[in-house]
Amino acid sequence: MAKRTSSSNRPPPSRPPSSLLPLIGLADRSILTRLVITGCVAATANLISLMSLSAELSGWMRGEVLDTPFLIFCLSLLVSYAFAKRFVSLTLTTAFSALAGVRRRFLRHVTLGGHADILDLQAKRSFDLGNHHLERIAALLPNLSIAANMMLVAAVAYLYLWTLSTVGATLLLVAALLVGGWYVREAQRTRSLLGNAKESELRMLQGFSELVGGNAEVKLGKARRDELTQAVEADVARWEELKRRHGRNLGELFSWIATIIIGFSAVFVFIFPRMGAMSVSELPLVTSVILFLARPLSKFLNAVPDYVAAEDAAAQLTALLGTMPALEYEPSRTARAPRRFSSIELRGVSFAYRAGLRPEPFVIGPIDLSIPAGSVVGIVGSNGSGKSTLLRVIPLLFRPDEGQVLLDGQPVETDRLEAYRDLFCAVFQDHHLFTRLPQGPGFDAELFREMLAYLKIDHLVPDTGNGLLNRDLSKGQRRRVALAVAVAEGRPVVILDEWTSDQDAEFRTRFTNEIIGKLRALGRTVIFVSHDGDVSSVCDVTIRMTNGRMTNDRMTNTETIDGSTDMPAATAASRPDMGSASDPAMACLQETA
Ligand SMILES: Nc1ncnc2c1ncn2[C@@H]1O[C@H](COP(=O)(O)OP(=O)(O)OP(=O)(O)O)[C@@H](O)[C@H]1O
Repeated sequence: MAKRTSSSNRPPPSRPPSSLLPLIGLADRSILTRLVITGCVAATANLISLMSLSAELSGWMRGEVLDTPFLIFCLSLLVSYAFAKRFVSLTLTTAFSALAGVRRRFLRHVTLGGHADILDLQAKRSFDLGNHHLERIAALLPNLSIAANMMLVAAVAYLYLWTLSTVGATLLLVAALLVGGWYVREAQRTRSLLGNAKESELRMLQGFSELVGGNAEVKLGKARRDELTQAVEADVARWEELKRRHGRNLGELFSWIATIIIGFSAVFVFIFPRMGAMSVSELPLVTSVILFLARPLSKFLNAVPDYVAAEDAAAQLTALLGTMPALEYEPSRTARAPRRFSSIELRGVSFAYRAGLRPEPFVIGPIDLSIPAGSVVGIVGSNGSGKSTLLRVIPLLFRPDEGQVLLDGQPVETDRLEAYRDLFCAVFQDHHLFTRLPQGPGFDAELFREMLAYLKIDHLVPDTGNGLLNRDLSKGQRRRVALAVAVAEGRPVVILDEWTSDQDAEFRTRFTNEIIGKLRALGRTVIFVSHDGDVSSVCDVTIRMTNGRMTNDRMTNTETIDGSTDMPAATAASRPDMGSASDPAMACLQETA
């Protein structure tokens, strides 16, 4: 049986120089190609307009009047305008295509990642965080795409400057690297303030959710209220301070930009001619190129803090993607759940959680169990004995570390996993009631309404005509609706985990006296966990779990639920008087709608 794998076990990857650029690699290839071509055309047009400008200037300096450069200048300016516009919009399209790629990855991991890993990961929080980082990058993109265009213009102007004054261009490069390095470091330092503010913000949000989630307890207990309130207040103050320092640093950085650019021009005009690094005749040309460079350079420098912020968000996003659960299988378009089966069998199955905060991980098994189609299997045992865990192992939501699960005698390997799981529907303890009813043909709307009436909840769940479900219900009522949905989905095996735990006395009694019989009559195999007294009278197989082990195979009507019989793990057998799905009558019963 496949071992649980999780990318969280892998060693952390070494941090690449940029996290943003590899993300861009997720963008649609054709958009990327168009972006590169558009960028090249815009850059060439920019270069031509700059060269024609310089040619005209040189002409004037020589006392000549040249007509052609102006025409070329106008044309190239027009082309560069059109392509720069396109370049900016394509940069945005590329970036959003990449972000959509990340979202699709998240979707694949949440639907195809291992269930146990998703629970470990507290996936909802991870996906919320992922979306938060995506939104941060998306908000910075317009500024960054304009800066990318400006970088293109600056690169072209710089190349041209190189042809005019190699020494000047080299010195400019050295100065730009030094000042740029300092500037990026400062921007990163400013940025780290934001990172720390984010940490405070997340803690603060956690505090708020504790205050809301435990509102009743907090209102009743002053000590706990004070403790939580003080913690949130401390984080609010820290967040405020860090944001203030970030704003101040950002102001300082921006004021440096203007100074740096003017400083560059001054070096060319005041210093280079004196050093003999440039002739006076070259000065007007070089100065004109520097002035041409000034705007894109200032735009670019302005965007550096945004770039650093986007890099940070991309790094966190990449780290998050690295912790996503490994995909269990590739979904099949053709695989269909078997419409009938004879038996499900667990052979020597064991499963271990990760230890987490426990000194030792909790293990269930080894378990040998046979579940004939159409049978009713009851699982009993004390709190924490592994009943709910077993309920998730049987449908292979938790994949065993050892042993095998067999369907009709055949081991369920990864290629049949999707179809096998489709045999089951479940109302777990922490079940989720979806906002909409299933819309596919497999859902029997008539049976759904019939079940609602049978469970005396139909008056609260009106047929809205658009599949929307009223979920403003009590816990017990929600469980009844969840059971009606599960039954109407028509899957052959129904799993119920302490379904009666929130039910009133009437429904607790009806569960064992009637509801299980009704499910059996509908041809369903029922596997349920219960704490409700002796359930063996309605079960073909009753399993007792004790500290992760199956301790006896069948309870008699005289045994009590909390009896301490501690027999070795055994193979549970179906009741001999009970028909098995291997006989034709039973198999017919198993056929699902
Ligand atoms: N996500 C998890 N990670 C690690 N250990 C877990 C996890 N969930 C449950 N456990 C551990 O597994 C053991 C069995 O839990 P399980 O929910 O299967 O018990 P149970 O028999 O259904 O209990 P109850 O009757 O209280 O519902 C518990 O001791 C618990 O500490």
